[in-house]
Amino acid sequence: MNSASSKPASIVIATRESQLAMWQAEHVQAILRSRGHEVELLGMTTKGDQILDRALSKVGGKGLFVKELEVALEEGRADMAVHSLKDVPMELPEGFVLACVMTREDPRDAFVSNKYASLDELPQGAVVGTSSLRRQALLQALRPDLKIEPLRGNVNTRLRKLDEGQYDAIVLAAAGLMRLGMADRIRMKFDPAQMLPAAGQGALGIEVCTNRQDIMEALAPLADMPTWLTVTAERAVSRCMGGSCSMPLAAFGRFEGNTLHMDAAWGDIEGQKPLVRVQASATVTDFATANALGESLAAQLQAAGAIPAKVSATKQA
Ligand SMILES: NCc1[nH]cc(CCC(=O)O)c1CC(=O)O
Repeated sequence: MNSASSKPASIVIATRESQLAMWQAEHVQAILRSRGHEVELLGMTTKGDQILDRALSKVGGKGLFVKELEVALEEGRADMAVHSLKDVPMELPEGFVLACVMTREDPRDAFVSNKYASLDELPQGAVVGTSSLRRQALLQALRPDLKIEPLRGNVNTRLRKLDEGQYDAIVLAAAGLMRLGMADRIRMKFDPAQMLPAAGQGALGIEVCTNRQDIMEALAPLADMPTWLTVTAERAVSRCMGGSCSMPLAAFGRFEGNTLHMDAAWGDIEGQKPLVRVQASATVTDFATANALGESLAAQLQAAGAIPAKVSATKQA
């Protein structure tokens, strides 16, 4: 696409058009511009954005938010796609690679309510909005009395539905609210030990075609290695479990020196069985040791009764 220069002339970033996705793409654009690159955005609508009436867990399929962006990369209409890592499938299609993981924003889940300051203050039987099976399972473990109601849409839509009075409280990723300048809506952040975050929550990932060495070089300075290793371990748990938005699954790691401490939790989709929770720590210094730790957590989950989904045998292009 570009001339002999190793520095791409102008970089095009493919992004979803939700306010959060645009913020994230503009964030990457600003950093690349400050490094001397010319950068434009290509806004796109994905299948995940169009399905607003059903829980994603009922739609099925993986990568509902990324497929259209990958097509743009493949066709050369864009050079990179900026994603919330949480929404990126564990196995990318042939020909695509995660070229960069950036510094993580707060990975915790946030409690948002106009009436109550914390989960503990919610009265018996209060209505909490979330369509995430993970949040539902973890909330139900903390407070079996709560009535969990579906809540889809982008961050603004969810807040509007809360403000309209349909829910006593809702649970959202703190990262999304903070990026959109709405940190003041957060009444409390959950202790990760109680509301274990999703693999990759709060981190941005940048996807490119495997043959774009030039773009990978431009992105190298944006990478945050401790975050990248942490989310590699988290995503390994999810990959080994065949995780998707149809599985209540959480995986969260934090470094202490070179030691990565990991927690994972699994619930059955009907919410009948008690949650399975496991922990492990290991010295993690590269992708291999990060993957190995995540894989061992998935094995521990399964030994404790968690049931993996069928992992697709072949990678589809
Ligand atoms: N599934 C939608 C989604 N994807 C990423 C975020 C938040 C930002 C992040 O985790 O980086 C959200 C919204 C939410 O879960 O509240």
